[in-house]
Amino acid sequence: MTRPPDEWAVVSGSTHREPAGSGPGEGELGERGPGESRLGESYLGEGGPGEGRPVESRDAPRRVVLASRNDAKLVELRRILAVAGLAVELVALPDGPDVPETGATFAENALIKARDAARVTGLPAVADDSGLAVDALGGMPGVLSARWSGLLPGAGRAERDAANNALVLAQLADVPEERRGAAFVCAAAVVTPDGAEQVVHGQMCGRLVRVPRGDGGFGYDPLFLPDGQNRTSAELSPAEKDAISHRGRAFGQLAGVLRELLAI
Ligand SMILES: O=P(O)(O)OP(=O)(O)OP(=O)(O)OC[C@H]1O[C@@H](n2cnc3c(O)ncnc32)[C@H](O)[C@@H]1O
Ligand SMILES: [Mg+2]
Repeated sequence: MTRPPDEWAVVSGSTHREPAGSGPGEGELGERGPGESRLGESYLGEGGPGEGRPVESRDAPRRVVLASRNDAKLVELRRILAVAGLAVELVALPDGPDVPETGATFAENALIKARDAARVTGLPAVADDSGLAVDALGGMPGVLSARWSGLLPGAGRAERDAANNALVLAQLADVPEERRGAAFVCAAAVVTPDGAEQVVHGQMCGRLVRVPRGDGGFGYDPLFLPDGQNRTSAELSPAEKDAISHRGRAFGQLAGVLRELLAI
């Protein structure tokens, strides 16, 4: 069974505050400055993004930005937060340069994405970094999951997914059933404009099939047979996947974190 990465013991569940923009990786976060905040304008009071004060009605849903370019994640998180009954309006990341995912761990990458989005928008931000850890590949592709085949982000998402899947299947061609274990892993971060940060984790264990099946989900879903299932995660309904998935579990915890950090 794939073990959770070492980072979990250190970061999971930690909450710490630090001045916005002072975190690791700040130098790599693109060219936008605090003055370019857009989405947060109705959220902010007199100060800049670092001094955000809600000016909306207490009853209006609080706006939270999802720091992701993956539309499937936006749909998933909206669904999960709705099930959790959280009164937030989840908005997409505005157009702009992609922040490089240079972290060594899922948690670092999630924080890099969420910090950048909070700084740019002046809104509380959530982000996740997730991937597939394959036992027979020593836990890889891991944080390199999105670009495992070497196709660059310029390539279409479907093209990259297909190339990644083909490469993993080829790498595991001679690996017998009992050593085809894998896990989807997710670190999800919330960062507020005043610098509060928290990271939570989720994982889904299973094994890899030899022939892709199903057209739901995205990424490696057609290859992944979750433990206790006879359908791949691409053959599960969205609600079925949410109930057991790495992101469903992490984002389910994030609902509680948002409630606490945003006092909603
Ligand atoms: O960074 P953002 O913009 O959020 O979107 P992304 O798709 O690049 O997302 P990640 O950086 O978290 O990379 C995750 C990769 O791991 C794989 N992956 C993660 N979660 C998955 C899931 O639920 N099902 C299938 N593959 C998944 C898939 O290949 C993703 O491209
Ligand atoms: Mg990414």
